[in-house]
Amino acid sequence: MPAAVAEELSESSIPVARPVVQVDRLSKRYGEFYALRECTLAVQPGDVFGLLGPNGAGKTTLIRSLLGHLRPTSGSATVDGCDPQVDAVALRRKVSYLPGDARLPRHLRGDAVLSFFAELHPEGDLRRSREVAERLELDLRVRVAMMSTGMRQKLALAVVLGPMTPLLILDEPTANLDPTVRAAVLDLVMEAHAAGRTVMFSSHVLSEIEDTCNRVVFLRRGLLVRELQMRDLFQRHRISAALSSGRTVQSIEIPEAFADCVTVTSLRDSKDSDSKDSDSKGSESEGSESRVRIDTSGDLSPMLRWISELGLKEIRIEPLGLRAVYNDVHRGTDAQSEMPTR
Ligand SMILES: Nc1ncnc2c1ncn2[C@@H]1O[C@H](COP(=O)(O)OP(=O)(O)OP(=O)(O)O)[C@@H](O)[C@H]1O
Repeated sequence: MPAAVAEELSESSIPVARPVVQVDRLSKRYGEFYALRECTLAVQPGDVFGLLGPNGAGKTTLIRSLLGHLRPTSGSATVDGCDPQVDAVALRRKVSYLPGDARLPRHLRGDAVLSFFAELHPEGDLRRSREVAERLELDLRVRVAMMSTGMRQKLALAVVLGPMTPLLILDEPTANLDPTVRAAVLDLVMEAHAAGRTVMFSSHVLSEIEDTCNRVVFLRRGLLVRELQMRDLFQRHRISAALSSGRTVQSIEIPEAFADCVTVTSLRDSKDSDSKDSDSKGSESEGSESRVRIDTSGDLSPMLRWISELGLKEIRIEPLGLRAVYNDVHRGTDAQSEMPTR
């Protein structure tokens, strides 16, 4: 079939939604320093999209570039089809944004702050903002200057969660909140998702990202080093075990069928395996017990027979959560680390 016909067919028969956020090779440089380098990503309608990365990784730089608050050095970004550098006014109708360092007028009481921002935002909704404040158990009679850090964060959330914009961008929404309020904020995020809105948020709390996001990207030193669908993460497992006497890690053969989804690592000591792993098979030190770590991706069930025949004992199987991926990315040992984005 000629490519043009195939393209026309696919366009007419399978509706492809336009990404809400499209970022192409976006860079932001300060002098010689890249806060963001060649970042490419797409956020699809209805995504709850997580941004992860250590301090200074470039998360806020990315977010602020999407909002037109920063002018990128190169590359491009669109938000619901708008160029943030050109269509700043149109963009305000589409996005509600919680900055990481939200500044609120200190002389006003909570309720006056909500009224002020509800009037300011084209989609502002005072009733909804008050509802959010009530759910977060915030006393709106208190002046901002007299509020605790957590109270100010709740107020900022009530401001931002008022407008029913199609896109919600939250920079560390749960910072400074106690566990109960954190859970309430995540509920609000999931309600936004259920209402068909798209959410992008950054957090340092991995469990929050695991619980709410369907997709996550990892930034490190300005580079987007990893992109993950959460459903794939839930299909990743780590098996830690001791080898029966006479067995060695070198003797473990990975069957052809699992070659792309299994990695085997030799561990030197059973007690602190993660910090003492070696890079490859082998190198067990003399006198220590031979231990092995097997990381798998994809459905574990067809691999179980092979694993059962490896002569392993003291087997522990755990889901390979974001923590493990984060550690790998942070250490730069992740296979995809330091690769330019797509
Ligand atoms: N105006 C600026 N001039 C020079 N460097 C800057 C400027 N703004 C940010 N940076 C640098 O850019 C890098 C990325 O900063 P950014 O705020 O995007 O990180 P982040 O991932 O949001 O970090 P955090 O988790 O700490 O909030 C940091 O090294 C920061 O020091």
